[in-house]
Amino acid sequence: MSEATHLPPEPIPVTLLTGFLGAGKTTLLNALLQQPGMADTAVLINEFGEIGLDHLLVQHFDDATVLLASGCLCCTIRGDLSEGLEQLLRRMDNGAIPPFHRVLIETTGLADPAPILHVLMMHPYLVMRFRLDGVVTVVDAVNGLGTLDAHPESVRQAAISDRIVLTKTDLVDTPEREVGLAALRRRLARLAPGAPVLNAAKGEATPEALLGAGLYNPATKIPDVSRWLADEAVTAAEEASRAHSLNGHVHDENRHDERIRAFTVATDAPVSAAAIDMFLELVRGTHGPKLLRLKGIVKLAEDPEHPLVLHGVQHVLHPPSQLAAWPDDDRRTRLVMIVRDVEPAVIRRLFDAFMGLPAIGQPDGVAMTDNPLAPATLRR
Ligand SMILES: Nc1nc2c(ncn2[C@@H]2O[C@H](COP(=O)(O)OP(=O)(O)OP(=O)(O)O)[C@@H](O)[C@H]2O)c(=O)[nH]1
Repeated sequence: MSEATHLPPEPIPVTLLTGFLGAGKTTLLNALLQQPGMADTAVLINEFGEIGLDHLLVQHFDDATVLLASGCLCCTIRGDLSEGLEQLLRRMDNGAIPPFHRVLIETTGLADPAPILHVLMMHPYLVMRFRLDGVVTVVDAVNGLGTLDAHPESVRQAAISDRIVLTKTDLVDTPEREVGLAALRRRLARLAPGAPVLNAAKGEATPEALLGAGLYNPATKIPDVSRWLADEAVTAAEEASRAHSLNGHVHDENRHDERIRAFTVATDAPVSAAAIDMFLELVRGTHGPKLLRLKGIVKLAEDPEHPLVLHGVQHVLHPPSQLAAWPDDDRRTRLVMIVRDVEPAVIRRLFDAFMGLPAIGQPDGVAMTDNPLAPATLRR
């Protein structure tokens, strides 16, 4: 055997793609994976929700894609992430997938990146096979400033970044939004002074600009980042000792905001475009900024073979797109919603009413929309 075969393999660079709910992470991931030179990339997607949809919306979904479908915002990520990375290595080492030379990890929009970085920088075995190359944080030009004010996770996501990708600048079309964007840029410059801000709409978010940031170095970030990572080491050690004594997973009650809930509504029956439209308008009108994220796939009564994909991000409802075919065997309409301070049962009842699903004591959708006494927003 030659001497070279005894050398340990070069650690594989890992880029963390983070950013708040709906900022545009999956869109960026899809765009990156289509670039030449990105074919040998393995992907890990961390989804939150009872029924994930992201894996259906990622175009490059194959055996080199691992879904970390945790039912929890971020506290299970540590175990799931190391298992996901080990699974990829096993698949590669036993020839089930071709060798990959890069890993992209898409976090959930609510992820605190510190535990993820902790795994990538401190795991006793994984650090020999993987190296953290950098953190790319996606920031939405319309919602970004309000999100930084309201959600501490998004502050951490920005502060920890090596590169920032600014999305949705094409939607900055009013003087108010322009002022907001200028303030957002100033805020990002303070939070992540070393991170270049790349404009996705101008085609600046290329693999060359985003990947290969070099070894992750918390010392180049604002002082808070080193503290968060240090806190994380303590939490990890505590969790490990509790898990040992409990012989299993430990749910960290303190890590995420209990006011935030994710849930799914689903129906087998085809849904008319008008019903889905009115349901969305009503949910948006009633719950406004409390509706942090909505993602959906809809079986349209008018065109059931071509599912409609819906994206809502806070008060912005993006134009829906239609898929050429159903991405898998599940052909139900499914809406995943992430809300803050809203009782999911309230939205579930509304959905059932609009979709004509029977529920005791609930008016049905037709009765509500046809009724001249119903509120104007509900009437046809
Ligand atoms: N106009 C515009 N829309 C964008 C841009 N980037 C993303 N979007 C839209 O924003 C919506 C959300 O994008 P996603 O890529 O799903 O966002 P995400 O960050 O992966 O969402 P989560 O996984 O739920 O956190 C979709 O409708 C995208 O088409 C952009 O630069 N301009």
